[in-house]
Order: sequence, then structure tokens, then C-alpha cells
Amino acid sequence: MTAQVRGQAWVEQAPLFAPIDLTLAPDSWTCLLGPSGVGKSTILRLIAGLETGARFQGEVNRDQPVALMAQDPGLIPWLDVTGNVTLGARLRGTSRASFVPKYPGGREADPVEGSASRGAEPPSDPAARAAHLIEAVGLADRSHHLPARLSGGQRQRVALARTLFEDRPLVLLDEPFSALDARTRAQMQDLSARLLDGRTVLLVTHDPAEAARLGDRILLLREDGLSEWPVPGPRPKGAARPYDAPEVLQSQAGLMRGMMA
Ligand SMILES: Nc1ncnc2c1ncn2[C@@H]1O[C@H](COP(=O)(O)OP(=O)(O)OP(=O)(O)O)[C@@H](O)[C@H]1O
Repeated sequence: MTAQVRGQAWVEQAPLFAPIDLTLAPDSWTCLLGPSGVGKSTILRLIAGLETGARFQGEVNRDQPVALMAQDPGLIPWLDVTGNVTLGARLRGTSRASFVPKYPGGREADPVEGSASRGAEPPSDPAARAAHLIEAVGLADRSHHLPARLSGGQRQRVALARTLFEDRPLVLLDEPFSALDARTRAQMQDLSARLLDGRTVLLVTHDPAEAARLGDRILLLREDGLSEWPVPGPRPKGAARPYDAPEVLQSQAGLMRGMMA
């Protein structure tokens, strides 16, 4: 089962979404699209067991530990990149208190150049794991920078590394690549597809191209409920579909037409 939301929601007296019945298929990516304010983040927060601004009537079931990457990176301003990535472990008391990742200064590493993004699995030791993920998201030379010294896209990549660091079976991603340039976005999609292979992922996105690359299932949420959108064939294991494959471009265009309707 993994996670399930059945019910409807209101904000104050106004209906937010009509009754929905969403069950996340295990070990697969479900992409959720829909107009701004329709309740996508609300669904993620319901599954995560967090407060929402909505009144929900129905049931939410989840039988696995979850990691949520919210829209706002939510970085702790006085912790550097490494400190933010390892925040969960620090709070649980499972990280070594003082480790210093050995990365040289200089130009920001290109995510595609590092060994971390070429296919090696993240190590299990917290310090090594954090360093590996920070390299994988292309921030190896900024591991000691505070959030105030990072761009919006860099902050978003820190939040992604923090979410991947948690290594949970169920992962909720709320527009995780929205602040990234097109090239980095494609790289982070590839990285996430690889590192989250075998996990159950619910991805909220406004980008039809992203849904066409990553979705094993694509859902549109509107005020009148959820509707299913066809996916462009099976997705390669542990990978995103090629961004320029004709079937992906066709799916992207069809999805865009559906969103415009
Ligand atoms: N804390 C809150 N208090 C009151 N209303 C809220 C709160 N959080 C969200 N809402 C309202 O709930 C509705 C759904 O918000 P939600 O963030 O789930 O939408 P969304 O589909 O994720 O939007 P977007 O695509 O813009 O992120 C919106 O109309 C919003 O104004």
C-alpha cells in the first residue's frame, strides 16, 4: 500500500478539491500536476502527517517512514551546507559531531563531472554519505558555505541532498527542481531517479517535461478531482527517460494541452 489519501478538502468554507482516491504504487514515481493553489502541497503534507491550512475529511494511510522535501528549502541559516544536509542525523544523534569533508575550494563542481553522479552508491557512514551527496548535487566546493552565501538553485540542491541523505522508502518531493536552470534540472532529475530507485516517490511538479521524464504514473489534480494521464512507455530502471526522446516530447506536449484545456 505505502500511502493512500482518500477524501476531500476545504479551505474555510470553499471546496479545495473534490473527493480523491490516491494510492501510491510501491517502488515507482507518481507525478502530480495541477494549477496553483489546487491542493497539491496539501496532499503531500497530509501524507507526511503535517499541519495543512485545509480542512480534510477522509482518511490518510501510510505504512512507511517518509521524507518530505518542501517547496521552501527550509535551510538552517547558521548551519553550513554539510550541517544542513546532515541535520536529520544530527537531530537523531547519529552523525559524528565534527567531521571535515576534504574538498578543495574553487569553481562549483559540475554535477556530471563528479564520481558521485556517475553511478557510485552513496556510502552508509554519515559523513562520507553527506560528502558524496553534496558532490553529487554539484556543491562539493561549497560544503562550508552558509545558506546566505548560496543562490536559490544552490539552496534547493542542498535541500535535495538533505532529502536523499535521509534514505527513506517513501519520498515526497514538492517542486524540487523548480529553481534550477534547464541543464542542472535534467542532471538532478537523472540523479534523483538513480538514487531513489526502489523507493516510492510522489513528485509535485508544474513542469510537464519533468513528469514525462520521471512519471511511472502521471496525475492531474483539479478542483473536480484527480485524473490519470498516459505515460510515454516504461521508464528505464533507476533512470529518467531521455529528455529528447520523441515519445517524451509527445507526452510533454499532450500533457501541456491537457493542462491548457
Ligand atoms: N496555512 C494555510 N492557511 C490557510 N490556507 C492555506 C494554508 N496553506 C495553504 N492554504 C491554502 O490552501 C490552498 C491549497 O494550497 P496548496 O499549497 O496545497 O496548493 P498547491 O496546489 O500546492 O499550489 P502551488 O502549485 O501554488 O504550490 C491554497 O488556496 C492556499 O491558499
